[in-house]
Amino acid sequence: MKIVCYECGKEQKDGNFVYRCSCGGLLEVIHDFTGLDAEKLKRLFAQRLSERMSVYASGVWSYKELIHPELAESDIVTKYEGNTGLYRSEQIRSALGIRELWLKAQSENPSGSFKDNGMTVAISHGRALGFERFTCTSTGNTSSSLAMYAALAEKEAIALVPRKQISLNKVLQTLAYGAKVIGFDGTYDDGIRFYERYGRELGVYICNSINPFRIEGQKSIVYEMAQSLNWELPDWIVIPGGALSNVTALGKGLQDMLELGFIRRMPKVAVVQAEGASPFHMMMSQGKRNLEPVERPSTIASAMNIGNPPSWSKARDFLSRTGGETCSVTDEEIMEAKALVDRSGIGCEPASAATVAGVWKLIAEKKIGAEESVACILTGNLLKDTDVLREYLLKDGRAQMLAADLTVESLERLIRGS
Ligand SMILES: Cc1ncc(COP(=O)(O)O)c(C=O)c1O
Ligand SMILES: N[C@@H](CCOP(=O)(O)O)C(=O)O
Repeated sequence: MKIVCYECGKEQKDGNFVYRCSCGGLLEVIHDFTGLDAEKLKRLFAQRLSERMSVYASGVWSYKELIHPELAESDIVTKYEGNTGLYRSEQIRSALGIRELWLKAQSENPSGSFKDNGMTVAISHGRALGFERFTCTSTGNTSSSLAMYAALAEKEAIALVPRKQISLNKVLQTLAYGAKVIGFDGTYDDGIRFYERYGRELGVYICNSINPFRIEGQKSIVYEMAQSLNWELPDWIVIPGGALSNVTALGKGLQDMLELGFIRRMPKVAVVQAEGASPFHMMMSQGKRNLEPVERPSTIASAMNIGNPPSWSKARDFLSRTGGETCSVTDEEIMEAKALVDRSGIGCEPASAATVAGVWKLIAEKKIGAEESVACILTGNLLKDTDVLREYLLKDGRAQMLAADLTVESLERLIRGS
């Protein structure tokens, strides 16, 4: 395993942990898979699913050989993350008018979002390097996940969070796990810029997605999806895009599986952004090579309220190589799709629902064919953002709590709607 610069290829030393190369590029973990036997690995992964209470029962660490083969088992900090449900919903499938639809519920992770797949690896790696203080800047999911794993590892957690446009639930979750939460005026982009500059000086281990071990962990989402589907992936995988860590990990995971012979063809990937925070979609749809940051991003899907996504060049290269697509959806479209996902019983937070809204749009634009199969990655739990639910469901009168005396007559009246 090597750590190299994604842009210039220069190798970095693991012990001297930095997040960007001297050329400014992000780093990447490179594995040497030679000598690995795909069939043996598949059998090992299947067997590990039944190993309760071992670190390999985790939906991330069951793929340890492909994620961090060198890490000592005793350094692993796990909450048996991953192993999330892959669902079909006839309601959503028929509403979208697509042949086959799968929904991968990363919302079922222990802290309620896909971040746990990456965070277990980042915290374990940082602990192995001897760090005591773990930090991130966050719109709330990264910080909740960080705080949970740091508490498990009995380490200190510090989270920098924008004072505005984030969900209170996520801040409370982060505080409840015992993290120090520091609010600042600005967005996630300002927080990342700050940490890239001063993180080293502060002596903290940064758990944002500029950390390549977060990306390694998040690859397991697509390994798991492929394993659940007997190593036959759908035609399309649709994913929301904010910092673009998840699409980067998805692309890397797919590439690993193709290289190892686990899968025979590369599915197409579509990234969906919110209209008010869509610099990546703007770049890709205009055929540009460089990202122009959005100065003041704004969307109801606060998890994607990012104007300058760090992983944009990795995401660009993957989508360009594999014929992927991007689109943007409005906040109204996101909330309409969210109602559909919530009522299907699966439920998700607004950023995740952008995938379903995106499938709608991409079918209408004839980029996804109605005869194709699609999997949407639902990244966060419905309860992550009850501010939005209160506004959208209760204030807008889309749903209401009824009141009645506990008598058969009054209940019958309400049940029958008269
Ligand atoms: C729930 C949720 N969905 C989607 C995203 C966007 O993912 P990424 O930043 O990896 O593009 C985030 C935040 O990163 C998130 O918390
Ligand atoms: N939605 C994210 C923002 C992206 O963070 P990163 O950890 O992937 O850099 C959050 O939850 O903070």
